Amino acid sequence: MDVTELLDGLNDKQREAVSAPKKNLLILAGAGSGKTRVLVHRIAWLLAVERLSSHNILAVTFTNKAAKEMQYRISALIGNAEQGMWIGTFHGLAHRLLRTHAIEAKLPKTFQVIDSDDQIRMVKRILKAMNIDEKQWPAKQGVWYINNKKDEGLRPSEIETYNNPIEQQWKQIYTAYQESCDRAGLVDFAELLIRSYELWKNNPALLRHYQSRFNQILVDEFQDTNHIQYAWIKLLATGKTDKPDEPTHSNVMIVGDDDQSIYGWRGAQIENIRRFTRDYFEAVVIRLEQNYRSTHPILTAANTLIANNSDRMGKNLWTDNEKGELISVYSAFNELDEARFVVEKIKRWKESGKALAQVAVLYRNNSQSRVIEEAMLQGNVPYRIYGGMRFFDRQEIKDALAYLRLLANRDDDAAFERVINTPTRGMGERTLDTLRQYARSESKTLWQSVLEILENKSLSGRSAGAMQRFIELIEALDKETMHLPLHLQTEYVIKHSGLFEYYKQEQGEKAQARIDNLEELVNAAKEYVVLNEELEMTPLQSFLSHASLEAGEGQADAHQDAAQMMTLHSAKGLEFEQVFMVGMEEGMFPSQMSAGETSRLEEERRLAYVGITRARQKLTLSFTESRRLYGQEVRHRPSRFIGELPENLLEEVRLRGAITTPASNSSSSSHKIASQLRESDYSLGQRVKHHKFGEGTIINIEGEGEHTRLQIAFQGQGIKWLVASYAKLTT
Ligand SMILES: Nc1ncnc2c1ncn2[C@@H]1O[C@H](COP(=O)(O)OP(=O)(O)OP(=O)(O)O)[C@@H](O)[C@H]1O
Ligand SMILES: [Mg+2]
Repeated sequence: MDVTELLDGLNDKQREAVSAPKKNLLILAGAGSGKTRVLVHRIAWLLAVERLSSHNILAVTFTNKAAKEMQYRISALIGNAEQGMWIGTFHGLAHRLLRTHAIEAKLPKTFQVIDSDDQIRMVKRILKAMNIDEKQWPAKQGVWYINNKKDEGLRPSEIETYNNPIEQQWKQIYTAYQESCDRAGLVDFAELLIRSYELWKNNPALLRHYQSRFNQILVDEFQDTNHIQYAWIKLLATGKTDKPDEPTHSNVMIVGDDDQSIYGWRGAQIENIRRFTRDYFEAVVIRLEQNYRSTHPILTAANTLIANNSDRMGKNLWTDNEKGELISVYSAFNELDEARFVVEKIKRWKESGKALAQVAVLYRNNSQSRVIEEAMLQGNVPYRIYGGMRFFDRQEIKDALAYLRLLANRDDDAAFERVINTPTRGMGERTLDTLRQYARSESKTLWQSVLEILENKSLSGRSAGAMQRFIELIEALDKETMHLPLHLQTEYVIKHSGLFEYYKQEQGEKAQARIDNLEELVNAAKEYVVLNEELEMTPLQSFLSHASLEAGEGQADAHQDAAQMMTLHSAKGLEFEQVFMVGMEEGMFPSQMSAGETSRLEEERRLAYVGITRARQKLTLSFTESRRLYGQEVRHRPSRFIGELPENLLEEVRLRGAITTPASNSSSSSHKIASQLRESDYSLGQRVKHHKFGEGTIINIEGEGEHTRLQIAFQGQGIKWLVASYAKLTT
């Protein structure tokens, strides 16, 4: 193969890194400077020039998708040489190791990997067996505790409880959980890593085998490794846990960017980058400074923003891509307006002949996707949610909808199955089986069967009691909410079914995301406008069919060109021609939870840095003046992160006619962008007519010009807030 190709398309520093002699290397560089590219070329170099076999290489990527991408890129460079190479995520590689050496790892050959839902069920069973009150010791918190300890590389026997009774109790639960997993041959995600680490540690011969095999270890996105991942690499590379004072057989190349560390909340340690130069023999640091991804305005914005963080390792980043459009800022009056704006822009992009796949909409929380998804559907823009599920497919949403479905139709067996034990109400599998059998043999629905079984008194007292309570719960939910408007009904059901509490017990960001989603469902119900009135459905029935249709369709199929939607976290490492960052508001981003805590705020800022640096050509930021949160309108200020960007790089944009006002001309700050005022065409008490809602009277006016929203009392249709510029009102 032609080696020059390998080095073509690399700058001096990149070339230095790719062709460095075999030693420990740290490539420390900002976003878009070609770190991942260097890693790929380095592997190709090792194979082609150093004549290593692909068996000698272990490469760690952050996602499975990134691993595939890397394989593809290496093949493109030097043909199919990647066969036999170990390339994947930490979890994927650890899994492979355990499969290969199950016996040595003291696992049955047939061990099963379990996810967090399975973990919760396991812990619940254990709590019950140990007679521990789940109210006081929520299963989800237990799972969180266990995973945390495993991520720190700690087994129960290594946990120091300092006689703290709470810690002692959790430790006991961890012990029992682990025993139970071991008995059943179950391995959770965190276990994969700690177990394979122990496998090496306890089997020196095996470790030596892998050490002589993996001559070169390469890790991308090193800033987001946690304790056990760091230890895992270290043990493999050096065979030691302390600092080696001599060269080791294996060499490690890590690439990373301390400014892009965004998983601190999950135990990742930025310090791992600093530790690397201390812990590895004669580690050499190479810095890359030229950015090849973004235009000058985008890069300058990113650099300026991140300069607000303290204690950075310090990097320069420049581009010779001097030209470039300004960063657009759109001040929406609410989240619907924002979604419509984004979709409108994406349509124009498509109309100009560009690929939708090159557009990404990034948001802080998964729950923000719903409004944008609906606008995409309405605008006929195919979209794909990357690394996550569509709103109506999410577990907690399906749970809540299942309750609503039971209210609408008691005979909905699928809904019944979904919620009969969610949240858990002591209904045993045996009882449920009896119920299912009865239903089958009598050709009845589950609901009917319960009623009959209760009537026959053919169940044991405890199971019968649990069934009875479930029936009563559903009847009560129905009775209490029958006359409520849809969104209040939804809210009531979420709260009083126990779902809200159930998900609230879970710890950390995932729990928060579920709670946010449930609250977002209330918003969805509130905004829902009943269509197809002629079908004579109740609003609930109509809403439910809307939800299920939307869950089934909408998202583009695998090969269709589609706009990308994802959280800022999932966008790491990726790049797009055009990027929209939505919901740039205080309390959304930076999130409420990070307020007042410097380290968390700085992590949020790094997340903003990651978001901004995904864009190649065009970046658009948007914020809403008011957003419906938890069913209520909440007024929001623009994110401080917008305020931290250089004003001369921002331009305010409007949707209609795309009039642009460079912010630099009017010397307006982001706050002024939010309150650009114009006069209103409407007055209080004015009579207006809407094509759908008919005649009404304006009872409230907010905002000005483009942003004017009107509260109108429609005859027989209730009171609604409408966007003046979209409402197509006639007078
Ligand atoms: N020397 C170069 N010449 C031309 N393009 C380059 C060069 N180096 C990198 N690129 C391009 O720049 C973009 C960013 O590269 P890459 O994704 O490797 O950066 P990165 O440092 O890994 O970014 P991130 O920190 O976001 O993961 C890619 O499109 C890549 O192909
Ligand atoms: Mg990268």
